[in-house]
Amino acid sequence: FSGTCSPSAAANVHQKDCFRSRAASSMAQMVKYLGQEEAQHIDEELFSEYGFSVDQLMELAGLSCATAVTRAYPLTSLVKSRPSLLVICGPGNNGGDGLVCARHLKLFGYEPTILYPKRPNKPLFQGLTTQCQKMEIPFLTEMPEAEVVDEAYNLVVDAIFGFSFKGAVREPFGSILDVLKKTTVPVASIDIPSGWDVEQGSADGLQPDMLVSLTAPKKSASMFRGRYHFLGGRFVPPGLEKKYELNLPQYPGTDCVLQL
Ligand SMILES: NC(=O)C1=CN([C@@H]2O[C@H](COP(=O)(O)OP(=O)(O)OC[C@H]3O[C@@H](n4cnc5c(N)ncnc54)[C@H](OP(=O)(O)O)[C@@H]3O)[C@@H](O)[C@H]2O)[C@@H](O)CC1
Ligand SMILES: [K+]
Repeated sequence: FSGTCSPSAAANVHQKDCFRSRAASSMAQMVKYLGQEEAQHIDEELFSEYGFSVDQLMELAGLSCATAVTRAYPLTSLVKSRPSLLVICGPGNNGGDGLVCARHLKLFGYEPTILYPKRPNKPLFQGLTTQCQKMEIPFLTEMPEAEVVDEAYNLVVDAIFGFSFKGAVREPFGSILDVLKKTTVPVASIDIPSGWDVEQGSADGLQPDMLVSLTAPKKSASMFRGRYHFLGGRFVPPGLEKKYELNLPQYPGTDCVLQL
């Protein structure tokens, strides 16, 4: 990969992004890092008080994640001959974001493959799965070995757990995360690096190369050591931002992501 800030192809565009991200970094210091309960309250309020539906926000969240992938890992930077990606989806809304993200990545010219081992019996997730199948995105039936992942894919998108994760990881996700910790291919985590405590992080857990924080970073994001931290989910109404004192930085122009 050529990093976003390296003097590589398309250097002008990337350099502009770099300066912008430095400016954003100083602004980002003021962004509020949310605790688990606070993140859940904001989520509930978006639906109950502000009248959003889950699929609306999931679409915007997943689109943000796909856009962030294109910024950090543009098609021209991929080292394998095919622009292959593995998207691993968990049993909750984080997994739904992953399905949306995969669909947009396919539209952006990548070749995603999905692993979705625990599928909720709800129309929302069934619809998102059908949409991916109709887009000819292949679904795996089991997690490949670490060497196979490294061989076959340029990037793994981690959409296993988000801000509702709690306690010790249950199967089949424990084994999947064990494989992911052995891979060398970069991992891009949606909202939380999966398996991390939402507030405390995890010293011996997954170490993703990219994190896309949705709405606002969660407290564990201060432990993120990867190269790319993006803010996404540009859907927060000003009244809600004010109430929770989120201090969100201004997204550039019409962009749906901002590099922190
Ligand atoms: N406002 C926003 O920013 C928006 C956020 N959005 C997204 O939603 C995400 C939050 O989604 P969420 O609340 O559905 O929960 P999530 O984290 O996916 O996981 C819950 C699932 O995991 C399971 N599970 C839990 N612990 C476990 C364990 N130890 N081991 C194994 N399993 C465990 C749990 O199972 P259960 O406990 O119910 O059996 C349940 O099935 C958020 O991070 C963001 O990505 C957008 O879509 C829309 C707007
Ligand atoms: K995740």
